Amino acid sequence: MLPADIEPVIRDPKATPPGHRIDLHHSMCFGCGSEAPVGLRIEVIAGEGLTVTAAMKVEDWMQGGPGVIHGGVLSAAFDEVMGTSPLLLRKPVVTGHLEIDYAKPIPLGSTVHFTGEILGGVRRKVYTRCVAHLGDPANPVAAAHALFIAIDLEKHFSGYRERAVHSQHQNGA
Ligand SMILES: CCCCCCCC/C=C\CCCCCCCC(=O)SCCNC(=O)CCNC(=O)[C@H](O)C(C)(C)COP(=O)(O)OP(=O)(O)OC[C@H]1O[C@@H](n2cnc3c(N)ncnc32)[C@H](O)[C@@H]1OP(=O)(O)O
Repeated sequence: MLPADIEPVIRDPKATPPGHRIDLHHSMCFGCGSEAPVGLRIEVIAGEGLTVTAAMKVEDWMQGGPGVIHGGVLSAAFDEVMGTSPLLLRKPVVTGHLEIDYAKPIPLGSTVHFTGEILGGVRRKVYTRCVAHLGDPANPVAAAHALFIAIDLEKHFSGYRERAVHSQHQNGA
């Protein structure tokens, strides 16, 4: 999936420092919003270099097959974790392409730990990958690759904002 012309990218000096939560992009976001009526509420933590981490408790409402997480919920979690990582470059992005390898069933009640990494970029394209495990990094349960495209926030969402759902503490994007 990685193109031959992929180039290294550099963490922005003003990016969230390692160990700190990368700011919510939107309090009503399904993936990270603290005020979304239904959502994953994922907190993405900046790591060293071009890495991020996150954890998600698998709740009963996330069930797909009996006793296990729905694949689409896991996919949304990967999207959120990897999609937040380009903020280390201080680039807002949207997802262009996302692919998941589901290696093992993930039981309800478990906690999924994600480690994401920016692999490089070409023009507006940012390539990322992410691995998920349930507590033992040597025993991954899923992995993902995704391509994100940097956008001009104002332009990208113009024409949609009128329909946006707001909370009392709306904070932007
Ligand atoms: C969910 C809310 C997100 C809010 C984001 C706010 C910012 C906050 C910051 C950070 C948040 C972090 C958290 C987010 C996590 C979740 C992210 C999501 O789930 S986003 C929703 C799903 N994705 C879409 O709705 C995109 C829909 N698609 C589009 O709008 C356009 O297709 C877009 C912007 C992706 C590209 O369109 P063009 O017209 O601007 O640019 P062109 O020229 O087509 O593409 C640019 C380059 O990308 C390649 N490209 C585009 N799509 C590709 C694809 N699917 N596969 C491969 N390459 C692709 C093209 O070939 C081109 O490459 P070459 O530079 O010429 O080499």
